[in-house]
Amino acid sequence: GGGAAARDDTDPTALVNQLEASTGKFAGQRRSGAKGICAAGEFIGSEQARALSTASAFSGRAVPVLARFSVVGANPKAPDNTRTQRNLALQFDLPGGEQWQMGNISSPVFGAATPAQFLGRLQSLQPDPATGKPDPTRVKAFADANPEVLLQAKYLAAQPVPASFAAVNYWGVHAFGFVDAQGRTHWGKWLFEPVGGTQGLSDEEARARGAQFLFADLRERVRQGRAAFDFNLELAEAGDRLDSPVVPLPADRRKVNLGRLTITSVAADDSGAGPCAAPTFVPLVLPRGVVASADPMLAARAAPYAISQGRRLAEPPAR
Ligand code: HEM
Repeated sequence: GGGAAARDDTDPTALVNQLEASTGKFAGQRRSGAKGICAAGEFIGSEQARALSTASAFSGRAVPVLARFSVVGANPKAPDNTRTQRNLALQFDLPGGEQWQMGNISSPVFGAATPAQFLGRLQSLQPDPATGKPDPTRVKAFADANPEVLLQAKYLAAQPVPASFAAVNYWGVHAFGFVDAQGRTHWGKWLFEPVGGTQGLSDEEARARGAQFLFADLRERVRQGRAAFDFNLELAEAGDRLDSPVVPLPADRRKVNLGRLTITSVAADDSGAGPCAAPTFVPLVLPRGVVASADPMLAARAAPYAISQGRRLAEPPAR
């Protein structure tokens, strides 16, 4: 079941230090998801959502949403044409100043089951100073002892390169509880599915598109009114795991549409400047009517994000 978010004693500063050591450090940039573009949109909640949760996001009236689309990693110039993770971070600005933040990824599972395992995985991936590359023996030894860390990489390797930020599924990965007007909690895992369907590139197309096409593509799709997502919830059943970011719900669970997110504008410049630059999107900023599960990975996200935010805001901007 759910309950208060679980604790894990992995030091959040050690996690951020290790992200820097293993994936790179770029002044003024997020320590993960550095290459991003800010967008805005609106969300309209569904009647089914109102039956599951009292959250005002589901009132049926349009709610303004801040959206940040990004490519995994610390490098603000990460290539768009490889089979890596894309991200969709959202902030719903609800009546009365309430906010709902989340950071969704283009994979149903994360790359580690617990913060301690994530730290170990990152350590195993730290480049060897002699070669500038991770030591394959060390990488293999950790993965052999912790096979969960390969699940996400296996998923992504089996998918095509996404043709667009607006043509790939984004999963919340953690379970959340939806609390209805009678006080009952309905547990599930959510995903955002593009209204026009997913679209991938062949290897040849990916080469031809080059390393920097996602920002321009998003602007074009928004101009054409083709950037919208259905916010869907897969409902858990008794006995389903609700505390793991590497165990999706069984494939046959009932899926409920919670509403539709439409992206209506995109930042005009590629620098990452704008309303998404300063904030960090923490999936524990929840509205009344939605509660966190006991997934230890969920609780562990808040502190490292704040540390990353503090470091990047204090650094001189890259010129
Ligand atoms: C303990 C585990 C984790 C650590 C240490 C970690 C670390 C970070 C850091 C440092 C950032 C940049 C924050 C900022 O500067 O604003 C970030 C961003 C992000 N992370 Fe994680 N993360 C963890 C787990 C996860 C998981 C499980 C997911 C999967 C849903 C995830 C998805 C994202 C997304 C989508 C962003 C981009 C947010 C944005 O656009 O601002 N992270 N992460």
